[in-house]
Amino acid sequence: MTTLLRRLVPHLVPDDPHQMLRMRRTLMATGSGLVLTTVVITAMLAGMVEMPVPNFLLLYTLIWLGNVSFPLMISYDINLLFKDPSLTISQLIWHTLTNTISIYLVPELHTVFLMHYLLVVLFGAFRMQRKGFFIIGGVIISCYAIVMALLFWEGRYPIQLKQEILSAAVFLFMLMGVSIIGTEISSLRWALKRRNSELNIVMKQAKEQAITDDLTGLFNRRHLMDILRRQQALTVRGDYCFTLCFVDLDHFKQVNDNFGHKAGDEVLQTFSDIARNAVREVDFVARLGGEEFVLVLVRTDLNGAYHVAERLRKSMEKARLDILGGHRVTASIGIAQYRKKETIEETMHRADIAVYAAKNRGRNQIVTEDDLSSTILSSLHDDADLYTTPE
Ligand SMILES: Nc1nc2c(ncn2[C@@H]2O[C@H](COP(=O)(O)OP(=O)(O)OP(=O)(O)O)[C@@H](O)[C@H]2O)c(=O)[nH]1
Repeated sequence: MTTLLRRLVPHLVPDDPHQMLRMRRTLMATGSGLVLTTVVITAMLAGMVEMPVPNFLLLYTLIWLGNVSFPLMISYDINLLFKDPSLTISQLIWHTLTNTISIYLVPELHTVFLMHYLLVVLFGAFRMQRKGFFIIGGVIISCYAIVMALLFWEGRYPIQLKQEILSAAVFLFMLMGVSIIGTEISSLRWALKRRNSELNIVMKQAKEQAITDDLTGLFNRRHLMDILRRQQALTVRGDYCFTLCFVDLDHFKQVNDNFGHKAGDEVLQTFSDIARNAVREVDFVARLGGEEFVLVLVRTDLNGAYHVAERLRKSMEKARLDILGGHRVTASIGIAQYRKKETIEETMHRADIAVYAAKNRGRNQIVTEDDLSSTILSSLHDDADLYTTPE
């Protein structure tokens, strides 16, 4: 139906799926209004309507101005200004009134129009709750009673009381039945909607948990590898670069030994906050495990990365940690830039060697891959005790 609508009235079809749904329902109601009008016009042509033609035309022009105002309001998003953007109650009352007018114009067909009232109520199942069904049921019964009283008063329709009471009772019974079914459908819809939003929240949480480290909230190792693969693809495709900063906190074992594991955890969290603040929004910070972290700096070369790393190193050096009685924890950092055609593991390995060198040179410092002489590189290359831990 959506595709058909897009083809027939493209400017009327909203892009937002919620608005599209409201539009579809409203057009269904407008369609049933069209059937009603056709019945009344046919009756008019058959000489069953006593109203003069100009009055009839004026009346139906007004009715159709009302009928088309609902889809137009949705099309121009005016419905969003209301508490119920589906305009359910107002549409139901409007269609109840037009149906009542039809009874007034063609009383001989009032049983047909009574059925149409039921359709109106069923339309409410899309949105209404129990209270809404009471309201609309009350409006329908009042409208029907008023129009029948009016017809009786004007003597335009020979009302046979017993027959009318019986058919009104049957109608009331059917109205109650339809309202109950409508309420059931409606509550099922609400329950489904609630379930869906709960499910969405849980799925979002699960997704987040799968990519983040519990203690620090940084990305975990698995997600880091996904990030790096995406960065690699971007670099291979064109004018793009990225650089890795491997960070290892210095003498972290002593923190745990002297102040306890809980204090160690707090230091890791403090470092994570500092690292998050040291990088731009487009960059990534991940925890490899233990006290090892990785910064992925996008569109950044070795020089740029050095500045970020220095900012991070200084911030950590300055941070006085209350939990350690004001003691400081410093960081050693190794930097390597991704080179086209190499594997991610090769870049990580060079960054790893650079951290190792930073540790060897006395800690609390930064070593880039350019600082490493080829001899150091080759001698360290085979060293088994490197900082990356296998997955
Ligand atoms: N509190 C805490 N400690 C951790 C966690 N993960 C790893 N560690 C500890 O981190 C310490 C790492 O120690 P080492 O690898 O010897 O390194 P270091 O003491 O930092 O020494 P250098 O790296 O050489 O400066 C170990 O004591 C681990 O138990 C964690 O999640 N929380």
